[in-house]
Amino acid sequence: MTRLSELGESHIISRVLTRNPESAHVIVGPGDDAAVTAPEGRLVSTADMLVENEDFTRDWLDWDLLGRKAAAQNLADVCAMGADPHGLLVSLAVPDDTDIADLEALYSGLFDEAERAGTALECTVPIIGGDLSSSGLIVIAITALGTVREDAAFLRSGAQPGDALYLAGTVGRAAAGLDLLFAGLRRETAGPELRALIDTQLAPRPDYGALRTVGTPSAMIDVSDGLSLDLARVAAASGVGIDLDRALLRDLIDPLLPAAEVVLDVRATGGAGDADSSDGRAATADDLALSWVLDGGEDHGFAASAPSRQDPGVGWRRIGEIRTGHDVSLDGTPVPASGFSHFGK
Ligand SMILES: Nc1ncnc2c1ncn2[C@@H]1O[C@H](COP(=O)(O)OP(=O)(O)O)[C@@H](O)[C@H]1O
Ligand SMILES: Cc1ncc(C[n+]2csc(CCOP(=O)(O)OP(=O)(O)O)c2C)c(N)n1
Ligand SMILES: [Mg+2]
Repeated sequence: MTRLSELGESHIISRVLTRNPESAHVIVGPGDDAAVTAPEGRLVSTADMLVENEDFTRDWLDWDLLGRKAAAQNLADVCAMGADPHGLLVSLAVPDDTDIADLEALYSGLFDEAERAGTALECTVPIIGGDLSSSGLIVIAITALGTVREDAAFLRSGAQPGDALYLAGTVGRAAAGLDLLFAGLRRETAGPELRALIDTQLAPRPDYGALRTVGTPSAMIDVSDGLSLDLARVAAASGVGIDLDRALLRDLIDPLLPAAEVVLDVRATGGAGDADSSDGRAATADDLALSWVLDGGEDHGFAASAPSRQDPGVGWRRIGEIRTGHDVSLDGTPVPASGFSHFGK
C-alpha cells in the first residue's frame, strides 16, 4: 500500500490520468492553469457532487463503483439536455492516508462510465482538468460539459397536455438497493437478484443511447430525486399536470417485490432498515416497491414527454400522460412530491 501522503500531487495526478483518452477537441488538457477545448455548438454545463455519509458511506465504499456513479450522475444531466458530453472536470477531496490504488480504481470507474457514454453517443469524453485536496471526508465533485446544436436542447418546460410520458432505463432499483444496504445486506453476500439492485445504487447505468432514439421530446428530465419530485419539476416548468398509470408501472414494481419482502422482514425483526427511507409507513411489499418506484431516483432513468402519435423509439416505455393541471397523480390520485432532498424538505 502506498498512501497519498507519500506521493507528490503531480505524481498522483499523472498516475490516475494514464487512461485519459486522446480527444481531437482538447487543445490543452490537464497540466496548465486551465483547459482549452474547441466546442462545436452551444455549451451545456452541469455540476454534481458525491459526499461521504450524504450519498454513500465508508461502510459500503467501493472506489471503482464510486467513480462510475460520480461520472454517471453528471453525464446523465448533460445527456438529458440532449447534449453530447464534451469533457469532465473532476475535483476530489480524500483523506491523505488513502491508498493510491484506491484512487486509481476511482479513476478507472470514471473512465469506464465516460467510455460507456461515449460509445452510446459516438463521442470521446476526456477528463480535461480538476482539483485535488485532502479532507477527512471523501468528496467528489464533477463538472460535466457538453455541446448541443442551436435550439436543440431538451428542456423541462415544453410538455403539452395530450402528450404521452415515457421512461428510458428504470426508477426504484437504486432506492431498493439503498434500503437493502441500510438493512445490512452487502453486494458480496447478496444473491444475484438483490445484488443487481445494490449495484444500481452503487453504480447506476443510465441508458445514454436512448437519448439518440427519442426523436424530438417536448420535455425531458434526468430522474435523480424520484419520479414524484422530478415530474413535479416538469409539471411546474411546463405548466401542466402529469398522470402516471399504475398498470404501466407494473413492470418496474414487480421485480422489486422480493427486495421489499427482505427489507420489511429486517425491519420487523428490529434490524437496521429504514435509516433513510422516504416510505416511512409502507406496510406491504407492494406499498414499499411502489414507493421506491415513485420516490427513488438514483437509477438516473430519463423521463420524457412527446406527442402520443410519435413513435417512442427503442429503450422507451410509456408510463403515463401529460394533462391539464399542475400536479402529479397516479391513476388520478395526487402523488405527494416526496422524492429525495438533501435538506429534508
Ligand atoms: N450551489 C448552486 N449554485 C448555483 N446553482 C445551483 C447550485 N446548486 C444547484 N444549482 C442549480 O439548480 C438547478 C437544480 O439543481 P439540482 O436539483 O441539483 O438539479 P439536478 O437534479 O438536475 O442535478 C440546476 O440548474 C443547478 O445548476
Ligand atoms: C448514505 C446515503 N444516504 C442517502 C442516499 C440517498 N440519496 C442521496 S442523493 C440522492 C438523490 C440524488 O442526488 P442529488 O445530489 O439530489 O442529485 P441531483 O438531483 O443534484 O442530480 C439520494 C436518493 C444515499 N445514496 N446514500
Ligand atoms: Mg444537482
